[in-house]
Amino acid sequence: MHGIWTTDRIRAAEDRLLAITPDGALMRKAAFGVSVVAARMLADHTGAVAGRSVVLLVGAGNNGGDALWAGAFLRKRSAGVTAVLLNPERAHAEGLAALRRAGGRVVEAAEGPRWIERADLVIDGIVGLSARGSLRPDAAALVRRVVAPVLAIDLPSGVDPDTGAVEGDAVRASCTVTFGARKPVHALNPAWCGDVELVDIGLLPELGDPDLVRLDVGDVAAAWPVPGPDDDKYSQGVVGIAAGSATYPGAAVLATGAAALATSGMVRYAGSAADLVRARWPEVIATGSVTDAGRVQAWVVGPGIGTGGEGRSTLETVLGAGVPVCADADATTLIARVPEVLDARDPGTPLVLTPHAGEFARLMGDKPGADRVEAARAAAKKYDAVVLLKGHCTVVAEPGGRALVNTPRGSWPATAGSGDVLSGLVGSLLAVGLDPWLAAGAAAYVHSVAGEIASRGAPVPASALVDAIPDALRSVRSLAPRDV
Ligand SMILES: NC(=O)C1=CN([C@@H]2O[C@H](COP(=O)(O)OP(=O)(O)OC[C@H]3O[C@@H](n4cnc5c(N)ncnc54)[C@H](O)[C@@H]3O)[C@@H](O)[C@H]2O)[C@@H](O)CC1
Ligand SMILES: Nc1ncnc2c1ncn2[C@@H]1O[C@H](COP(=O)(O)OP(=O)(O)O)[C@@H](O)[C@H]1O
Ligand SMILES: [K+]
Repeated sequence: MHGIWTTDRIRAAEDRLLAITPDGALMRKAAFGVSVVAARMLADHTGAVAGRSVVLLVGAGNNGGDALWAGAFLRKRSAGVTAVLLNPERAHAEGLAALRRAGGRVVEAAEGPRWIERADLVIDGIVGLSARGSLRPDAAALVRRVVAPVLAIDLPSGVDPDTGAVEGDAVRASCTVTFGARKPVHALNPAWCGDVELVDIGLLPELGDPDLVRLDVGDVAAAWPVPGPDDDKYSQGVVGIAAGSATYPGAAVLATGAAALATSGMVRYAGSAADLVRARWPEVIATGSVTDAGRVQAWVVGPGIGTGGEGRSTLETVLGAGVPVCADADATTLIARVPEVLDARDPGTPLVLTPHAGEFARLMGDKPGADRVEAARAAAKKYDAVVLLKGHCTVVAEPGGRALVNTPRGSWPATAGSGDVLSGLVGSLLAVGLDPWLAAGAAAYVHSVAGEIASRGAPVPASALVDAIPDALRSVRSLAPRDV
């Protein structure tokens, strides 16, 4: 698991570390890391470092100090370096002196555009951890002139460090170099950060438990069930899928297919699309209704069931079955509109809710807003459930506050029916008895790997995502650090 810490926590840890470190040492270490990545980017994009033109956008704080020191290190590799000072009186004094000693050029903002436009690489040292709000107009005007790749220091300026939200002008980086530990912005807004590189400045021992985590491939591989010699079709958990209706039979086929491919246990289907499901997935035991579906160890309920009386009674039956439930799509809408359906929930029954932003607004009375992690936590608390908030970055939170984020690999899964596939994956993992929070996180991970494999750079329908599940699992298992 990769830990992620909020800026308050990072700042407190940095203060402790600063107290036991010689003056300026941390910044030079951080800036040296920036210069190494900058040199690599220059070499990759232009074939050389010496003689290439680097522009530093330098703000008033230590982020600007990092940029100035990184510029000084790049001068030692014979790059041409120009610092554009947004606030000359408050520019980091030692950094400025170091850059000048190394032969760097220093200009004020008014002179900036002509250097920025001709740069081979722009380094964003406008603002870092202390960023508040989007870029101010003077900084935004300079950033608009950039054509070269941008290397952001700590985070792309103008993007909120703790939520990743972009609410106005901001830097869009090809690469971000951060220090000590990842901050929420790096997991929640990969599109604006670009590739994220972590430079170790010895902060880890000063940090306690992370505020947020990202599962890595090893976590997912270790969590995913693998049958052993003593297993049979029942021992790995039977998942029931209550999905589909006359209007939306496809949702049933997608969710059931995902479940059939996720684990090697058994899948039952209950609903009006039984014939269609059987035709596509002959191994699934399909019946017309949840009341005569037989025993399962977890239910998925909701995709395409509709929000009428029949859907409601299906949901209530499933919630009263005493096994973990993944409530998706129409089930989330029903829960929002008719909260009494939750009275049918057996006390202690684990519940996973998987809303997209619109369903979330129904459940909570408002859209998730800029802070999606807090939004998911609030919903988890309100419904005493694990909440998987879908979107480009999926957030999974549980009532106690534990939260993870799944950073996607591209946006191709933003296609109709893709959520039905995810619900089938979640259900299979609930049926094997996995911790619901981990089940939701691992399912989101494999869902995005399947999206990447299925699309290979082109749009694909959700059924192709289902077909890619075996390759996604093979890939996860082969990339895991040890054979799990
Ligand atoms: N504390 C340390 O020892 C270390 C700090 N480091 C760097 O220090 C940074 C934090 O430095 P600071 O706390 O001095 O603050 P910043 O450099 O993040 O910000 C300083 C100033 O930027 C301005 N600002 C705020 N929001 C803005 C916006 N939206 N648009 C334009 N300007 C804005 C404000 O005037 C603020 O005072 C980190 O991000 C990191 O880059 C690194 O050198 C590692 C070591
Ligand atoms: N921009 C995006 N990038 C990556 N994944 C996305 C994006 N938008 C949506 N997704 C994922 O695609 C799925 C869409 O689910 P959902 O909105 O329920 O669609 P549907 O109801 O059509 O099945 C979710 O897993 C979500 O996280
Ligand atoms: K920055």
